[in-house]
Amino acid sequence: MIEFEHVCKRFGDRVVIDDLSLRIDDGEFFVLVGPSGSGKSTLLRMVNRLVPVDAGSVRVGGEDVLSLDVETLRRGIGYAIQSVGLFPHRTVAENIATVPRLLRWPEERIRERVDELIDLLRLDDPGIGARYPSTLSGGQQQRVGVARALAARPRIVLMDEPFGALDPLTRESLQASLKAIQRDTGTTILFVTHDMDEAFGLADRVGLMLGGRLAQVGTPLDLLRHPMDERVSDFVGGTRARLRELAVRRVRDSMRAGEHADGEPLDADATLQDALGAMLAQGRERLPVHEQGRAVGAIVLGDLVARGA
Ligand SMILES: Nc1ncnc2c1ncn2[C@@H]1O[C@H](COP(=O)(O)OP(=O)(O)OP(=O)(O)O)[C@@H](O)[C@H]1O
Repeated sequence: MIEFEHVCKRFGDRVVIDDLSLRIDDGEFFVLVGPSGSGKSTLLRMVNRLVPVDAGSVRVGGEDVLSLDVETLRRGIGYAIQSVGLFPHRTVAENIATVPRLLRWPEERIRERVDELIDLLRLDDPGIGARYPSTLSGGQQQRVGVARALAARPRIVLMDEPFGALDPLTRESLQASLKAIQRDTGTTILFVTHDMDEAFGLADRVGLMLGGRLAQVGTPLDLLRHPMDERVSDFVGGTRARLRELAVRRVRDSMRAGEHADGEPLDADATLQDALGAMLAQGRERLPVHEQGRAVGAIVLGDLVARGA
């Protein structure tokens, strides 16, 4: 659990975090989103004490971060950033092993963990562990950055625009890997981005930051359907909000259970955006829905349209 209680931060005369309180639950994927300069990175960096608070408190697992030894605190929290920060003179495997080594894990356990992460993050070029960061593509470097952040199985991971510099396809693939890992491990993730689609695709809850305050906190659907004010609805995309909603909602929740359809089946976990794409590609207005290989119903174009999507 991460708790911010009445935290404030100024740089010179400028108030960057303005009396902000927020609680992030264990196992939650929480995304801070907002325009450049709204204070997202500053808030995230208060958790591992890269930025000291001026007032208020930040607690991790119930303990005030100021009461903990700073090195111990940082070793216990994974941290990944856009510029990656891989050590250039260390191999991929050595980079990933950084924190387990600091924690003096036995060599055997470190090797197993490195192999597991190389697998999990689909760093599947043969022999990639022995290569140096400069020989990797940007996407591979980001994957190594994420692997390094997760290596010692921290309960909390902080991620600051970790996929910022990637092309859309690589980015989507990394988002999917991260989401799957987070679901499997129950890691608490605090993730910063200024990309609304990334935020909505990843988050259990989103916190929209404007001018050092949280303008609204809620699930992606809360923000899309019930924006608290005009600033929020402007930011979440006005008319594009309806399209975004398709990317957030799942086939499972809109299908007609038990009904039949012909065509390439869709997975019940696919998004409505995937469903729309598949309908257009196959030229069909209804498609079968499968769950674990079994037909469970049908999804119908008219239903998506009728919902105003
Ligand atoms: N060390 C610092 N000294 C002075 N001003 C700072 C410092 N760190 C951040 N700021 C200022 O605080 C404000 C908030 O910065 P912050 O990086 O938290 O915003 P952000 O929402 O993460 O933006 P971005 O998406 O551009 O990274 C900005 O105006 C920034 O210039």
